[in-house]
Amino acid sequence: MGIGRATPATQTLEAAQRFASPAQTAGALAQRVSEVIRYGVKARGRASLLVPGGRTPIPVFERLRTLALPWDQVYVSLTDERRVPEDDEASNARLVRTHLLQEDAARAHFYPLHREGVGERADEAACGAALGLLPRPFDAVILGMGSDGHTASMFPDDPALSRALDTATDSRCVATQAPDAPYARLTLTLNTLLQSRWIALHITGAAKWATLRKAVDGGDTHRFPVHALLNQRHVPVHVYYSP
Ligand SMILES: O=C(O)[C@H](O)[C@@H](O)[C@H](O)[C@H](O)COP(=O)(O)O
Repeated sequence: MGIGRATPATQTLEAAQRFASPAQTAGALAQRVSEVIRYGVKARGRASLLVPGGRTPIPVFERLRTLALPWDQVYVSLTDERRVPEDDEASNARLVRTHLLQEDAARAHFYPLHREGVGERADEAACGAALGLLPRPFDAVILGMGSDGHTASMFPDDPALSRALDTATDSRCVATQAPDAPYARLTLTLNTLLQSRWIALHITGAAKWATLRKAVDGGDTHRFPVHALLNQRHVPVHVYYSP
């Protein structure tokens, strides 16, 4: 770690939990999420879980669904979504239904974010309304990160990024665009993601670690949106990493 004043981001990076393999990371993260959820249900009668899309979380979903949880008291939604029909390969709702909401976990309450066939503003409103149905603060949030430093669907150089990162916004969701992608996205705003009790950032591979270090050392949130997630003191962020 470079010399200089410790920031929340540098402290979070220093506290990262490193595992020997992606499988061990997924197992440890699934176990911890189950504990957070179990505690939330015990304390408040129900618990909410927000999960990302992508490939990295799949082993976490497949492990988590095997753990004994009061799934009918668990409320699940997404940190972001692709604006495609649910039967589209790219849909995160499809990913969650396929890999997480199976077996006993199928009893959980699931709130997709995207409404097909509406414009951006209406879709943002539908996304916000869906999230309004979950217990908040959210009990557990899992986020991934791209090797470009995006998290959720907050992408560098996206014109909508300022809206998503605006600390004064009441919006829960913003329509965004990944570079060179055939579909648009919806992302939870930073403000909404931080209305949580516990956040995990789950990354695998040396390239993503290098990006995370660059994001923390450089401190440029518009170049590395993930920096905004780490450089705050509202919610603890737990980095789960393996090479
Ligand atoms: O909808 C998505 O794609 C995710 O929410 C996104 O933010 C993801 O976490 C990163 O792109 C990493 O994706 P991988 O896990 O596939 O590397």
